[in-house]
Order: sequence, then structure tokens, then C-alpha cells
Amino acid sequence: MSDQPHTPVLDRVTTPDDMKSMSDAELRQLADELRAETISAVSVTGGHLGAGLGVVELTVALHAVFDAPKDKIIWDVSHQCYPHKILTGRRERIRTLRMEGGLSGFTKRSESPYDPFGAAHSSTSISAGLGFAVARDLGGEGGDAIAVIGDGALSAGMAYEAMNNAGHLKKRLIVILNDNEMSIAPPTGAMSSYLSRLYAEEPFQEFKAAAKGAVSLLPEPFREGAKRAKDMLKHMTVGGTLFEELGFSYLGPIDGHDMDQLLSVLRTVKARADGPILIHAITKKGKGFAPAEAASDKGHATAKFDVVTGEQKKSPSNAPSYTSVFANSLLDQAAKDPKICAVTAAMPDGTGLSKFMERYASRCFDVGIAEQHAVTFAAGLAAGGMRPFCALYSTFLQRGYDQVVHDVAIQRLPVRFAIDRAGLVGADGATHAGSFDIGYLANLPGFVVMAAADEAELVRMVATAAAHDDGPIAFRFPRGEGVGVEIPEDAVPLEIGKGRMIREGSKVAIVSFGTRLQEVMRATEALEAKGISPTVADARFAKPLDRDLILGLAGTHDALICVEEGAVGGFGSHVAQLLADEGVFDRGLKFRSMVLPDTFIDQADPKRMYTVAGLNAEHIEAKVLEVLDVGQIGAKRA
Ligand SMILES: Cc1ncc(C[n+]2csc(CCOP(=O)(O)OP(=O)(O)O)c2C)c(N)n1
Ligand SMILES: CC(=O)[C@@H](O)[C@H](O)COP(=O)(O)O
Ligand SMILES: [Mg+2]
Repeated sequence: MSDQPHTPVLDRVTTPDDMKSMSDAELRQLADELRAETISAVSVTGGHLGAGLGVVELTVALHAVFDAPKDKIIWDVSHQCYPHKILTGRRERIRTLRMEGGLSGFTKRSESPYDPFGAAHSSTSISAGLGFAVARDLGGEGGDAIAVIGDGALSAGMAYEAMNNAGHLKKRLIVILNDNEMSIAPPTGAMSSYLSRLYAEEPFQEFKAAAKGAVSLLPEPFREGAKRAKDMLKHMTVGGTLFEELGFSYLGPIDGHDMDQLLSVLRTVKARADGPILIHAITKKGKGFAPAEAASDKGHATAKFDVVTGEQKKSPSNAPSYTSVFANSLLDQAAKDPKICAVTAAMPDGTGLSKFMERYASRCFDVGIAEQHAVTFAAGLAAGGMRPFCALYSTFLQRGYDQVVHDVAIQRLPVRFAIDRAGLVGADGATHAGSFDIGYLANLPGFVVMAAADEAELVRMVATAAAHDDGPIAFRFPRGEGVGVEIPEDAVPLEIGKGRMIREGSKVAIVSFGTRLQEVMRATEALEAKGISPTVADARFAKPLDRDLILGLAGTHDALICVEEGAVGGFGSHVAQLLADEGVFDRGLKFRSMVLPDTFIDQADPKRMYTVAGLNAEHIEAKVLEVLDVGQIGAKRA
């Protein structure tokens, strides 16, 4: 913390307008206070801490120099936006971050005019910024477009597609590369090494001196100093960078925690930029909070914590997480089969593949934030005779969809998709919900699509996928803990397209796909107490459907209800198609399909999100009563 006067300046800031009259010394003090406020807020909410701490000075400098919301500041991924939220009218609500009814953990257009573009998936900021820049020049909303993108996010193809286009269009567009040499895990790839070389070759000190010179130019560069400022920009440009080849002016590297450098550079850029410009700022993820700086993930995401010790308040777990069950099963399979390999797109810890990486480094690939590449790379591995497991979150696999169709499915390549974070995920909200994968995979010819009902089933599905060489296969499982069932020692592969009966009852059959089975069983208990005894089956497969099981149940029950943690178009829709094709509806079967509602559900505790979705035990119970016409019990979607 700097040695500054002690009257809090943060208390004077409701919106960035309040910063415009502050001296540079006050802005430095503001940054210190903003950092402390960010740490304090996240200590009570949990969430993404490290990235925000790394951009505190940058956030202050951007809001001091530019005129948001007229100028559009676009945070890539936007997990680093908490300091920005504090400065843009949301300080009073900052301790509601990521909670139900509270502030989103990401930028969101509906939340504030200071969030011109929502994000949470990475590498979209330059495209969006260019869109704003072109809209401005076509007579749309005015103002500068400023994209702040991390070095990790720069591993994704989309960023290059955007720079390629920006370099061609030559619009005034400001890109700030926030290079902290971290993704969630240490970044991988040649681009990351390239960025490191860029600043290894250009010590800060030289730039610092130049930037200090710029300070002496100001505030005049807007008038007669303008030409000198422009010359300064030219001289600061390190020749021959990749960014320049793409048509950007390159400025840097600069020290992203040095307010003098930031202010002088941004003021100069604001005054003089006349095309696409990239400012390369070097920052430290977790900056200013020792426990975050010391952590291997630099405080990327944290539970609530003690501000003094940094100790996190994690709730005790009763069962292993689905992720760890998947990771351990894959290790077991890999021990038996040297052809098994694993691919992650920048989520080695999140997908559990870091264990695989430790044990079988040559067979494990972190390709960076590059889901499209991850899928086609896995397709290539499969075509080359390997047995690749492509481990992605459901929400991020969306980005590689054409690759799934074109490179994997059409060629019937045996890529195994381990789809984590399936269903509603909680605090990350709608952007991270794994709602669509059943729909977008089960409609593809030749795909096998499974969902695990519990962790024992997950182990069986990993074994099934490992043994399946006849085309693509996917299995999905949710975020968080399993249910605590015994895990099979040596899992036997499942018969493809065969579900299982859980209990025999009468009149109504509930067919569950995935971990809603636990809720189905709770509903069944409540129904038993009312004298209703449903049949329950676990479908295991959305594709191929277990036709015998489903048609058998349809033929022997008055009603059939499907339940899944996915949007319309998934398992229930396939069952409906089968029943329709087979004329079962003509014979009077009552059919219901319980799916996620046709809305994006905001962040909340996952159990609450499923209440909002109408997919908890009480909703299933109510659905049974409704379909059997026994009377409502009043459990409605919240
Ligand atoms: C398409 C996509 N894939 C994966 C992620 C998960 N993810 C969120 S932040 C992050 C790392 C981003 O690194 P960087 O851009 O350098 O930002 P930093 O956290 O270092 O500030 C990743 C992999 C994501 N948000 N979007
Ligand atoms: C911002 C982002 O995309 C990730 O950090 C994500 O929040 C991780 O989610 P999990 O906590 O489920 O791994
Ligand atoms: Mg980074």
C-alpha cells in the first residue's frame, strides 16, 4: 500500500465521473483502497479474486482517463470486473456478488450501463470492441471501444479472427493485453512464450523513462503537444511484433501496476490513437494479497476466506466430487491402455486432468483456451489410432460445436467427450450452465450420449467410453459432490443403449436421465406415503435410446414422465419422438417431459436454481400427481 493521505477517496466515488477531478496522487490512493475493498468483498462472497486484483490500477486508470459509459470498456471473460463494478455504481451491492438476486460475477448488460457487453466465456472482447467501433463510425453509439483481454484468453482463435479483421478495417480500437503470465493454470503454448519474450527483451525501465517523459508532455498533447505525443507513441512501439503485422500499433510492454505509466499512456492513446492499437500491460494476478500471490492459481477463484490469514472457509465434503471420480477412473483406464490420452482446454484442475498430466505427461494435452482446436485435435488423435478423452465443461464445448459435427461425428471418429459441469452450476450463473449438450449431441447421427446418475455410474461410463471404438461417445456429469455411493473397483463397460430398472411400480413410470435420479427417488418416497408407487428407470443413454425399456414402460403404464438436467430438445424430446413414431400416443399414453425451462437462470445455490427450474423432488411429485389427476400439491416453479 502506498504512503498516501488517509481520507478515503473511494467513498467519494459513486460513478467514474467522480474520479475525473482527482489528482494522480488521489488516483493512486484510490487504487489502494479499491484493492482493499475488493479483497474485503470477496472474503464474504467468494469468487474470482486474483484476476481483479491484477487489474486494480488498470481499472482506475481506464475510468479516470476514458468516459464510460459513453466509452465502452469491455472486459474479456469479465471475471476480473469486480473493481470495475465497485467504481461504477455497484459498491453498495458488491457483497451480493454471485448470490441469488445479487450482482453477477461477470459483466452483464442488464445490470449496468457501464457493462456494455456481457461475457464469461473468453476471448470475445476484441470482436465485440470492433463491433462497437464500427457501429460508432456508422453513426451508432459514439465513444471509444476498449477491449481488455488476458494473455490466457489470447490463446483462443477468436481473438486472432478479431485482430485480423480489425487490422483490415483500421478503425480506432484500443486493445489492452493484460499479461499476467497466468491463465487459470500456468498458460501453455507458443503464444504465451512469445509474449514472455516480448517483455523479456524490452525492460520496463526504458519504457518507464519514456512514459515519465509523456507525463511532462501532458496535459498539452491535446493541443500543441499532440505531435510530440504522436512521435512518442511511434518511438515506444517495439518494431516487428505479431500485433503490428496484424495491423495494430503496439505499445509496451508497460508496468500495469504503475499508475504514472498507465495514466500517461492511456491519456496519450486517447488523444492520439487513429487506428487499432494494442497496449501490452504486464500485471500480477493476485497482486497485493499475499495468500493469492502465493497460491498456485494466484487466487483465481476462492471460497469465502479470512482476510488476515487468507484461509478459505470450505464446507466439508461428504463424497468425492464427480470431477475427481472421473479423473481417477480415467487414470485406471489409462494404466491399462497406453492409447488413452486426454485433452483439456485450459482447465487441467477444473476437469481433474492435472492428475493425468502428472502421471502420463506425454499423453495429456492442455491446449489453452481453444475448445474448437481441442475437439479437432482429439479427432486427429482418434484418426491416428489413439483413444482420446476430450474433457470439457458442457458450456465451453458449445464453442467447439461445428468441430463436433464436422470433424468428429461425420467422420464417426471415436472421440470420448467427458462433459463436466453438466446442468446448472450455481454461482457462475447462466453463462456457465451446462444446459444444452444433450440436445446438441443427441441429434447427431452415430453419437452415443450418456449421463451418469451417480458416481458409480460415472465410473462405468468412463469404462464404456474407453471400450467404445465405434464412433463418438459422450458422458455428462454435474459440478460438485457425488451422492456417496460405493465406487466399483473394476468397472465393467455398459451395454450401449441399455438403461436399467431402479424400482417396479405401477400406473406411472418415471425415466430419469442423469443425476436427477436422486430427486426422482425422493419424490417416489413422498408418493409412496400417498399410496402411489411409481416405476423408476435410469435411462443411462439418450442416444441410442433403450427402445425396449421405454416402449415396455409405455405399454404397461398409464403415464410416462422423463426427467433430465437439460434444455428442451434433449432426452425427453427423443423419447417423445420415439413414442410418436411408434404410435404410442394414439393408444392414450400420458406423457410429460421435465426439462430446464426456456429461460436463462441467474446465479443462485444450485438447489435453488433447480427449484427455479422446477426440477426438484417436490416438482416431480407434483408432476406425478398432476398426470395421474390426483390433485395438485402446489409445488410450482419459483
Ligand atoms: C471459452 C472459455 N473457456 C474456458 C474458460 C475458463 N476460464 C475462465 S478465466 C480463464 C483464464 C483466463 O486467463 P486470462 O485471460 O489470462 O485472464 P486472467 O485470469 O489471467 O486475468 C479460463 C480458462 C472460459 N471462461 N471461456
Ligand atoms: C471464469 C471461469 O470461466 C472459470 O473460472 C469458472 O468460473 C470455473 O468454474 P468452476 O468453479 O466450476 O471450475
Ligand atoms: Mg492471464
